Amino acid sequence: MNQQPLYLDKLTTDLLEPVSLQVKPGEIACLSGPSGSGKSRLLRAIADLDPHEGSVRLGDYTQAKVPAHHWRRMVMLVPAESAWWFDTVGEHMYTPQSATLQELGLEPEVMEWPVDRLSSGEKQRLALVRAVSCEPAALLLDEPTANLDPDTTRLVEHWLTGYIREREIPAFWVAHDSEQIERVGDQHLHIAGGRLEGH
Ligand SMILES: Nc1ncnc2c1ncn2[C@@H]1O[C@H](COP(=O)(O)OP(=O)(O)OP(=O)(O)O)[C@@H](O)[C@H]1O
Repeated sequence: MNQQPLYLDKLTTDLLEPVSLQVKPGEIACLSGPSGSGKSRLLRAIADLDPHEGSVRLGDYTQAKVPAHHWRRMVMLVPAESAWWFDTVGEHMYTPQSATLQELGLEPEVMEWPVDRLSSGEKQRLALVRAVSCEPAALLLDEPTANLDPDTTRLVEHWLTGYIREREIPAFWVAHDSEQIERVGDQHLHIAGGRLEGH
């Protein structure tokens, strides 16, 4: 399932002119642009959560031909604000993730914690842990370090870049910080005036 490129072919949302590009396995495409320019909605279209035109493919799989719930598990969106629906953290995980927790600076007991005690930074890291517990074949990361202090930001950057490159999965990473884009991005795409341009 891994090692497959993600292709956008004339993908069009109501905010963006058609976008055609490829993100290779193990590659991170950073996406920047002003607030409200449509970054999150582009990710939601790729995840088949928002209406769009054009096509999205992951290797030989075409979004339009894959049931939406399967597609969203393969092409996993991690939104900036994560939603939690069970009482405890551990109930949301598909596979045990103790090594990942440690690498992200979280103690194993966090699995027993009620969701409503989590800080925003804990929630953000645990949303990443939950996403990888599904073993996705592509990641769509919407400002994955927005709620984190500088040290934890570096920790998450290190872990995420390692995960994406080792597993050889394509990833989009929405970021506002040009230094972060420099550190983690293999390509940099910027939205301006309704167009997505390479930088
Ligand atoms: N379901 C929706 N229907 C119509 N418009 C929407 C919907 N969701 C968001 N919008 C609008 O679409 C525009 C783009 O939103 P989006 O969340 O993609 O911006 P963004 O580039 O990710 O911004 P930010 O950097 O602030 O997160 C905004 O003006 C927003 O109000």
